[in-house]
Amino acid sequence: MRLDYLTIFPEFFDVLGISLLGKAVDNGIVDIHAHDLRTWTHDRHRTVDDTPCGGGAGMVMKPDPWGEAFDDLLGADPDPSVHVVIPTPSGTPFRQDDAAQLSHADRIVFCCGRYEGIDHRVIDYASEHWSVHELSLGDYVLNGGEVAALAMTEAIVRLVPGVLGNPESLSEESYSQDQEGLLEYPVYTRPASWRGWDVPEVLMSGHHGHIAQWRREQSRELTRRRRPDLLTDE
Ligand SMILES: CC(C)N1CCN(Cc2ccc(Cn3ccc4ccc(-c5n[nH]c(N)c5C#N)cc43)cc2)CC1
Repeated sequence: MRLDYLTIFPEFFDVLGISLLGKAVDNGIVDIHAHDLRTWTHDRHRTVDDTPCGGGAGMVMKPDPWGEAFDDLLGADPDPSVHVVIPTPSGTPFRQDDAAQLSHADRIVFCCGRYEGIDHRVIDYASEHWSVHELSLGDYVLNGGEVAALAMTEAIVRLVPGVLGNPESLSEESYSQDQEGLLEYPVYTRPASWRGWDVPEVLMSGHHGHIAQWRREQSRELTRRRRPDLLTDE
């Protein structure tokens, strides 16, 4: 899987060389390239923004640098197997299903906007050539697309075979199909008693059936309290 990031802050993506994703890069499972969008500017000030047509606050990102970056990175031939992800506050909510779908992609290009956003013709042009996904990380306002691209990257890449040391842990996570879409149960480790708090006895019983039942009950109760929207049978 090749991941490209178009951004005016490429240093945001230096962190991808750390931890799990770093190992995935070292193992050749993932190939990461961050690009400074100003590479594709030609004026003395390396300008990437301009005033919004129709007036309004703030600045809008000019289309030209994006178009020239697309030309260099992807060429002009349409290829629906290339996925262009555009983080945006107006995007479809990014969910685990999106991460699962994108984890099968061979190529993903993240377009990280700033200011008030990217000239919409960039999205129109990209949509004619590649598979475009306008996605929002959540219902809150960020200053740009980089943080969202990082979060989406981690959610996607951790699902790629060979990236996680223990793929079984994927099945017991919140939002995974195996967990019936419930929130995951509370977890504990040693010591059995810590500052007056004890590990639930059932987890020390060694009775796998009772432990599984307790975990199912904990997941349902937690989901009922925090995310009733995830419960389908109530
Ligand atoms: C009336 C007029 C003055 N309003 C001006 C603010 N507009 C909304 C607005 C707000 C902030 C930004 C900053 N920004 C630039 C690129 C960019 C990409 C992603 C995100 C982003 N924010 N939150 C998420 N979940 C995101 C994701 N994914 C934010 C981005 C861009 C746009 C709404 C209109």
